Amino acid sequence: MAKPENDTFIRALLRQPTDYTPVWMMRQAGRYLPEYNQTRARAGDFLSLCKNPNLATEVTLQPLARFSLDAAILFSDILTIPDAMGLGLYFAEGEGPRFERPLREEWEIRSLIAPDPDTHLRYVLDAVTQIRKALCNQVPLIGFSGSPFTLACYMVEGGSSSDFRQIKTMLYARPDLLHHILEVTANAVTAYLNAQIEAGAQAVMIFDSWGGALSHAAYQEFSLHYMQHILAGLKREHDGVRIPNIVFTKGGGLWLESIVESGCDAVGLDWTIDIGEARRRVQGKVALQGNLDPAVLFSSPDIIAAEVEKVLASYGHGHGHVFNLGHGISQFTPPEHALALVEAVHALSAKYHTSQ
Ligand SMILES: Cc1c2[nH]c(c1CCC(=O)O)Cc1[nH]c(c(CCC(=O)O)c1C)Cc1[nH]c(c(CCC(=O)O)c1C)Cc1[nH]c(c(C)c1CCC(=O)O)C2
Repeated sequence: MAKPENDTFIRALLRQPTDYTPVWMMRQAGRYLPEYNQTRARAGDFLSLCKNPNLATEVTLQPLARFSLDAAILFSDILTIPDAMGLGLYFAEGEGPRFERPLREEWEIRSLIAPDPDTHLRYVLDAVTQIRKALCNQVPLIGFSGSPFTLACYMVEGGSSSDFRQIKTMLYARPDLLHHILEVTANAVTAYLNAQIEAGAQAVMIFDSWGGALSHAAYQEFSLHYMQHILAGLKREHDGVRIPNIVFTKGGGLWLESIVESGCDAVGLDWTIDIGEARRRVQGKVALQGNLDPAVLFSSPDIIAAEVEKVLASYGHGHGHVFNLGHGISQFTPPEHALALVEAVHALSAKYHTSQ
């Protein structure tokens, strides 16, 4: 399959030379865009939007029509896997995700089965195929999944949580049960990401949004270990083309060295770590993605450009940097400020890519 006309993002993930620093934004298709809210209203609700490949394609392309982003990301959610496992996902208005049947009883946990993506997650694979067609090879498409630990948080808590009381109780009192959930989920994620790659995803990202809530030892045992297992089973090539992967543990700056050893191509960083320090610590073994504080986008175009420059300067001269926010873009971001970010990255980064 032909490589994208703009393959800057893929090249940066593989630490190859590029003329500038590529940029995309986590949650780039979302509620800060009025056109997203319109499509979502047509779908009825968020989950129906995810499950309709035509509408998922439409919203995936919306931010690309406004900004010259260097990658598209599949419009979906990390919770499609537990939904396909039969937990009954729904979104209560204004309250975030919920499960009708959270995992609590041992028999429920023991009967958990990894869904076959070709049947139970067909709508996601159809969206990937359709988005690739609509992109006409202009920029690469990123596929994604949640990490097993992050998915387990929602599956056990039954929704979002501020203290992770249920899952941490299980972690300390019944680690065997949590390990079972994580093992089944890791197998599900591996099959799901490989199916996305087969359907046309040109890079894949694992979102470990809650790994940072764990203790040092528990992170290695309950989150990183299972991401490592996924990375070992991931297709690294499709049709002769390398498919790079990105691991993003929010709050994972402390564990950078061990994340690097997991076998990933790139590490996503939240805004709490200095990207120059992160670069020194990873010793050229992986690319880095990040890491502007999304709250910077509430300021003004001038301030945004100055903050972009700080991140670029901290990373410094050379390759292997994909610019991104340190977490998803807020729904309260003015779209013109997202535009200012993308333009600033392109305008200010070229000087860091000249041959020295
Ligand atoms: C934890 C998590 C979820 N989903 C996701 C994560 C990991 C990333 C992170 O840490 O934020 C990942 C995700 N969710 C969504 C994407 C789409 C791709 C993209 O543009 O980046 C991606 C990559 C769409 C979405 N997923 C969701 C929305 C908003 C839904 C809406 O339209 O009402 C979008 C655009 C809903 C969602 N989905 C989830 C939550 C907690 C919520 C509610 C959040 C909120 O209300 O702000 C679970």
